[in-house]
Amino acid sequence: MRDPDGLIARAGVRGDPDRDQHFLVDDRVLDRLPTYLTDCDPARTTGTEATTTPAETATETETAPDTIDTSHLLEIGGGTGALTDRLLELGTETDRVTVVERDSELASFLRTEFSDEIDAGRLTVIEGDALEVDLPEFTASVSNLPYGVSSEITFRLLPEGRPLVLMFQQEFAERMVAEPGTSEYGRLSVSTQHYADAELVESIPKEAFSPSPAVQSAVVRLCPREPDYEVDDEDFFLRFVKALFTQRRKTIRNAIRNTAHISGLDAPESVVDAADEDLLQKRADAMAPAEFAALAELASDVGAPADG
Ligand SMILES: C[S@@+](CC[C@H](N)C(=O)[O-])C[C@H]1O[C@@H](n2cnc3c(N)ncnc32)[C@H](O)[C@@H]1O
Repeated sequence: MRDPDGLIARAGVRGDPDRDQHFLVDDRVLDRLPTYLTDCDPARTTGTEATTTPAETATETETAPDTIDTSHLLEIGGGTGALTDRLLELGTETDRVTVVERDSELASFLRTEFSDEIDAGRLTVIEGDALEVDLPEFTASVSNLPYGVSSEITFRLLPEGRPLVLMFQQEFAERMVAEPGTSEYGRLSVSTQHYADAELVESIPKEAFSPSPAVQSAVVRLCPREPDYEVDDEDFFLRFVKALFTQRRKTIRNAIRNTAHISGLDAPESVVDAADEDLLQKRADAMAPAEFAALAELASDVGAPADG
């Protein structure tokens, strides 16, 4: 196993906080991160490209894998490679890792440091912005994300339906996993939990990083699954939730009326007329995801939402 301080020394860099560079230097944290993947239920994590036919579904329970598929791990923000090294160790000889790194100096170091693994076809280094490059078809991701774009990256990964273990700023992590009725609960909680069961598995002190970030960090495990409600138009559902949370102190009745410019509803008054009075008196932060979904379905039917 490569020593994280040794990697930083060989790379000859100091992490630049202005470029979201906080390298993990605590071996115990690095060792634990990949292990969090294993608690996702493999039978529920088939990914978006799964092509199960109805006939195959009948035998799904017999063929469901009993371990998480680590055959192609994705890491966003490779840095000096301390986590990359752990991910390579996790897999078998035939398993692969792809790492995306925007900083050209760091990408170049990764290509030199891991040249044996690259030659063996076990590691691919993609130099570029994780928000722009084409991502491979990965089976799971473990990443210590660049905090400045952690939200955008997460919502690029979540729709892929793969298990994710991701590091965030503590406060952001708490909002992702929050339950209705708490002050942390909001648009981020509903959008995250639309795609996955989200659990904050560990808080990480600043000292685990070099240089230390300004605030504490936290690891979130995201196990993909279908939500326990149905929405016909996912884009509208997410836009509607976003709109209603811009008025989280108002009743849902007023929030529907006041945010049509965000939700795209042509006829917000028709939605108010058709919705259940109990729901209309609630505030967004008391609404469970399934209640948002039911309201979004109703709004789709009677409120004439515009596309996009
Ligand atoms: C928090 S550091 C993690 C580094 C390493 N994985 C570790 O744990 O020590 C985030 C890394 O993401 C890189 N980065 C920042 N913005 C990025 C982006 N938009 N796309 C890809 N990588 C990015 C930074 O250069 C940095 O190496």
